[in-house]
Amino acid sequence: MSKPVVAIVYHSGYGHTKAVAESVLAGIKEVDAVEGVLVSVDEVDEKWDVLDGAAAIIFGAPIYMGNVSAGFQAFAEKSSKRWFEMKWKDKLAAGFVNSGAQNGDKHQGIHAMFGLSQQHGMVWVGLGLHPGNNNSKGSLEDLNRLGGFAGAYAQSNIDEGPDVVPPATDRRTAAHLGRRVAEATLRWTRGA
Ligand SMILES: Cc1cc2nc3c(=O)[nH]c(=O)nc-3n(C[C@H](O)[C@H](O)[C@H](O)COP(=O)(O)O)c2cc1C
Repeated sequence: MSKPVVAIVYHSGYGHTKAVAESVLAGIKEVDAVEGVLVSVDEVDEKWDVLDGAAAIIFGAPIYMGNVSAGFQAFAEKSSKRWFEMKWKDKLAAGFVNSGAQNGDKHQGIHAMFGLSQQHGMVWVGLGLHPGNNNSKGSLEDLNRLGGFAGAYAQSNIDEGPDVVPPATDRRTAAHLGRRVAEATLRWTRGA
């Protein structure tokens, strides 16, 4: 039997969010019984079948002007063709966002992804971690240092390239989300 697919569909203008997407994929790959697939919104017109066939879809976007980037939103609007047939109903969904500021209104972006998932009748999976770096013994190295609950947050200094930022701690948090969704997909598809 073929493995259930967890697809990541993301937009990235300058490569930082792509780096986060690759970390999410690495987390998915830690779960052998699931296949992870990366889909850039730039190639989505050739990849709708991958998304339609996936058991779970993880959305990813940079924050531009306080919300998901226009590139991601264009994908969201194109997905309305799926909505007419409720093709994505009961797939698992999750999200990650990346921005220049520590906060940067990341939650606005995650909330947009959550809303998209609910329009499609999908089942949202949150991050499932306590916040890091929220007490006197905390550190910037803590997993979930940015304290997201509804999804994985990453922060990339605006004067550094994707070879440097987001930092390793945010990439580990992103990998956690990928692994969590992969494990949830196994439970969801096997009914355990
Ligand atoms: C047009 C534009 C708008 C942006 N708006 C925000 C913002 O509202 N909040 C923020 O924290 N960062 C903002 N940024 C910074 C990006 O979120 C940040 O540079 C991010 O790492 C870009 O990811 P990418 O390389 O995947 O496109 C903006 C960047 C651009 C280009």
